[in-house]
Amino acid sequence: MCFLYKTNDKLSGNRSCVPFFRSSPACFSSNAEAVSAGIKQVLQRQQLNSITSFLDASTVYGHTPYLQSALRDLSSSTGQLAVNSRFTDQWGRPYLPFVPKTPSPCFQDPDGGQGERVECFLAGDSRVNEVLPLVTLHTLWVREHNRIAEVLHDLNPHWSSEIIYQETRKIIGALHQIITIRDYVPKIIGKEAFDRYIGPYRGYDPTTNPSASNVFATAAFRFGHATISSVTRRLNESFQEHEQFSSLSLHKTFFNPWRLIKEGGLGPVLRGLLGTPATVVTPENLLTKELTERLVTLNVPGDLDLAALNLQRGRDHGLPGYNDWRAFCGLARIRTNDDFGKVVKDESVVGKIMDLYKHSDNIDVWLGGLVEEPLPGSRTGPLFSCLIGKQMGELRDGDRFWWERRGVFTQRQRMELQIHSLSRVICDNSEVKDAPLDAFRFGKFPSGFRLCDNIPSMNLEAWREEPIPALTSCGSPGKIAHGDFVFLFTSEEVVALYSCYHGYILTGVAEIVCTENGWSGQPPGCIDDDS
Ligand code: HEM
Repeated sequence: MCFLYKTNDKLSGNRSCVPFFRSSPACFSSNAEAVSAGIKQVLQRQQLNSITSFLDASTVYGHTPYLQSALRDLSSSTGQLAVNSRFTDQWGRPYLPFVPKTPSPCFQDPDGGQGERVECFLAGDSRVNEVLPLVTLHTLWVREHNRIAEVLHDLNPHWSSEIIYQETRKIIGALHQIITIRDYVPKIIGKEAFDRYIGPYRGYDPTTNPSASNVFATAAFRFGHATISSVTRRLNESFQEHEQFSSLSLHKTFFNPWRLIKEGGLGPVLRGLLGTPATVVTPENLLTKELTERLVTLNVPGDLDLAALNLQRGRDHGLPGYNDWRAFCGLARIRTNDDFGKVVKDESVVGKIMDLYKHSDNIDVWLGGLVEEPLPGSRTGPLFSCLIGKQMGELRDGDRFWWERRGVFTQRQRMELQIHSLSRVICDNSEVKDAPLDAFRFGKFPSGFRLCDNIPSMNLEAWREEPIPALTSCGSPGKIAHGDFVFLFTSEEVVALYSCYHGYILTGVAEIVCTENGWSGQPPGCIDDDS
């Protein structure tokens, strides 16, 4: 489908309109009344969450069994994630693996010869290649997984590869939760909104719906598009412009994974992120032209306009307007220019929007929310603070595996996890030697930075497991091809529970028990699903 909009911009490729793919509707969308009345037909077009909404690091591990397997190094005995088999950085640190289907659509180095292709990277989230800083962060987390997995293996030599993978994944998931809720969200919505909508953790609430709401994904959290700088800075060890790899206009970093491999690795980009203050946003100047005139996605040829996509997506999803969402959050409806002027501190923008939409009820929620004056100490106005705050609270309270929930980690492990930070992850997995204590708070180099040696780190000793006495007599259960085991403990016995990797079926008995005479049976086998 193509949508038309009035524009002063020249559309690339002599196009008269911008292509737009509608979001898939959910089957049997209907409202609650219709369901209780037994009416099954589609009464309202609704969308599904197509990937998990939980803050569970599925961006690292994938959200399907197939992708999860593809991202693992299944031959590793230490629970490692797969890494690139062709390239490492100059210190031998790994990069993400390439996508299996090649040649892939990512852009290539114009000066590179044939045979030097750098394909799109494969990660737990399909958007990984969109911009260079995103590829950089994905790479960091795969390295962090592999680093932690090695330490856990050393601490617990009796653990199978599967146990190490799952335990490490649990730690990485917890770090994503901590970094998001403790370090990022309060700076986005401000302390007051954080206390009001999120507050201290009170335990798992099974009545909370933890899916991502339509308005959050389609409007409120897209506030982030106004935080993107037109330039991706690349800095040297003194946090000055890099002599060899200069800063890049944003559009030059879209789907260009080769730049990471051939242009200095993670360091210059990470230093650019740490050493540059966030973009100033004003109602007059919301999104950089790099996003409204030069945006590239792989499924549509030509340049796109992210602001237009966001507005059209809101209409595609049938989102109620700005005023309805203000009412939802208990905020006054906007009726006049004066009302609007109380929340948007730019008269000319107020006038333009009111002229364009003719009636305040027509204002698109993404635009209305974005132009509101930010609350003190935040990056969002009252409406987006409310919508983001409520959503983040629900993601936390409706998560059975939230890191703070009793029984998920031991108390000592929880204490250790809290010591860790994004800055520590950067220090442990890249050549960056200095970082601010809080990676989300801008500090000028060198005064606002610390040497990595002085940035606290969690102690993984908290994950050391005392040797299991029963296992001394039984020894380790046998390894199997295409599968692995985990231990189950009851008060009386130790059980090795086997399972097969995705695409394989188990033959034989899944559980063997450690008895006085050794393991109760032979481990099972795993045969190819297709055979
Ligand atoms: C250079 C950086 C970025 C680029 C190029 C980018 C690009 C895009 C594109 C092309 C879409 C799909 C638009 C559509 O067809 O509806 C999208 C969706 C979205 N973006 Fe961004 N984005 C960037 C950064 C961010 C940031 C920093 C945030 C939030 C902090 C964010 C939040 C979102 C959200 C919530 C969606 C909707 C996801 C969904 O429901 O599927 N984006 N972005």
